[in-house]
Amino acid sequence: MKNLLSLKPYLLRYKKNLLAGFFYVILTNLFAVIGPKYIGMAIDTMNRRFELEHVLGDTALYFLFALLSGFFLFLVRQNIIVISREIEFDLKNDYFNHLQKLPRKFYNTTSTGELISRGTNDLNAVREFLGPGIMYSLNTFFRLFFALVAMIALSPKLTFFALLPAPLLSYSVYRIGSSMQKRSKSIQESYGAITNLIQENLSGIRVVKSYTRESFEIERFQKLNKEYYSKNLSLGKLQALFFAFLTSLTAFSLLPVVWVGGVSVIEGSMTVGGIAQFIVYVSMLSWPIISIGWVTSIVQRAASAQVRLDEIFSIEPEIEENSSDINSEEEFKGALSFRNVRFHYPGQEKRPVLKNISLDIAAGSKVAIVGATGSGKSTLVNLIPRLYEPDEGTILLDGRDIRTLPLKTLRELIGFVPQVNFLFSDTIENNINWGSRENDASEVIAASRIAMLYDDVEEFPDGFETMLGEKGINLSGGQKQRACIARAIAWKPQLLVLDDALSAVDTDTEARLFEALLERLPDTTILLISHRISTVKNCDRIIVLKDGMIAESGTHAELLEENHLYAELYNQQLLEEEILSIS
Ligand SMILES: Nc1ncnc2c1ncn2[C@@H]1O[C@H](COP(=O)(O)OP(=O)(O)OP(=O)(O)O)[C@@H](O)[C@H]1O
Repeated sequence: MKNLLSLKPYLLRYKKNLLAGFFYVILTNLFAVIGPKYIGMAIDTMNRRFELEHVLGDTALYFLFALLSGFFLFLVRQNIIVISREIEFDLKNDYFNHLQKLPRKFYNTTSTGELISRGTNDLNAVREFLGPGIMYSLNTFFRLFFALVAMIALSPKLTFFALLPAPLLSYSVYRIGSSMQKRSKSIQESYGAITNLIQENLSGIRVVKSYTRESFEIERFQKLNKEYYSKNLSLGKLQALFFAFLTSLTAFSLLPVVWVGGVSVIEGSMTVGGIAQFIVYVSMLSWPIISIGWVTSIVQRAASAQVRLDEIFSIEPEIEENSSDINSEEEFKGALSFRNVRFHYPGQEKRPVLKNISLDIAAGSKVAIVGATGSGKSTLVNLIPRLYEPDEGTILLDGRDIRTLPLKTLRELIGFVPQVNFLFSDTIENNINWGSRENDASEVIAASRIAMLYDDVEEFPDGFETMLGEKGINLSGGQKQRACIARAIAWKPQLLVLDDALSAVDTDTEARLFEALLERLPDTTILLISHRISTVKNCDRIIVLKDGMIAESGTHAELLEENHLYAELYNQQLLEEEILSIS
């Protein structure tokens, strides 16, 4: 229960509605309990002598109180259920905002499915507590209170007999409710597994088809679907039993009332109208008593869901937002320096990926980073927008330690095209314009021309309005890469980082595109990771990484003269080209 305390700030935000809801719960129950008094009075009047005006008067009063009770119940729902939706809205926003700020290393260890499940199922469990949970708790309390006062006033003895089955009723609902909860949870898990399978299959449909694994995948799906179906069936059976059981138990609780009450009427200690009024109270109590068990399971479920949500909320954004003395007019030119940078991935202290990296890149210069696979090239460029933090050393932008810059300012200066690119299910234009919506169509066209995407898009029937499928599935690999480069160019960065961003285009196009970048972005510092000498040879400087250290650095000509790693790579690619041209 104390886990739910973290919801206090949210509830306090809506304290006015909560107080109003509380007040209306009292009124709805008060009027609900006053009404049956007039049923008793009408029956007693009829029993004595039939006076139509009295009967009609009592019936009208009963109707009036029922109407008042219904009206305030409406107001209760208007306040409490609406608050639960408002808090759900706030929580969802906070959850998504928090996810956006979590460090990249967090996503290395947490699956997307897990985060989606917390943001949907768990959040829904919390909402059920905030709405129906709170509402039925208050309702149960006041309904019990007022009805019991009225029942004791009529007959304390009969009240005792009427309440005899109550603990059994509540406990049974709690037990069956918990069992239903377990089954529902298991259904949710199955549902998650099915969703995951569908999502993975559709994303990887090309691989499935090319390996002709359709039947294999259909079998896997059918197995999961069967499991889901059986679990649903078993829950359905339990539900059927549950409702039949409830109806019988509720009827059972009327037995002692009719028996003991009947005897009281015969003995003359109670009137027939009194018994009738009492029976109405007993039926009024059955739902609140049932709901004690139900509310308990809602609270339990919400408490464990809140723990799961708090686990995520308690993860601090790794990089503190820095609100330093940054001057909004300050101009950055894009000079970059690494000073003795060392880095290891979490949990791999003894295996640094970068060691003693010191490097100066002048503003506007074009620098290539080459090296064998796994030598640390991507890791090095990931440190620039602070996707990871170095263990030792400093990275400076225009002479300023990047840790002293607000993260937003730093990232706004960088156009980053990662190795694994990503496009949204939106138009090509919106994808290129994604971060900088104020760009007009002409700038999108200009960026796509530099990225050599323009001619391809012009051939599509809808041009830049072409809708992309999930992750840009309706584009070729090379088109996707060029669209991502166009997006980075449209961002108008001071520093453009291309991490093997052209691996899917042919050698000639890569070289031409890079030439276009050199020509059209003379003032932008460009950091280019590539395996192709034909592209990197035009850079102002080439850095060769080996086992996380800078092994060589210089121009194409200088490195060829050194006749070491770079020269080896060059000769190897030259040979490959010759073989290709002969064959
Ligand atoms: N998220 C990660 N967690 C742990 N280790 C990682 C992670 N990413 C990369 N590594 C490891 O860090 C080393 C350097 O990887 P990196 O991706 O920087 O190499 P790279 O030079 O860019 O390689 P490639 O040319 O294949 O892209 C590799 O040994 C890799 O296994």
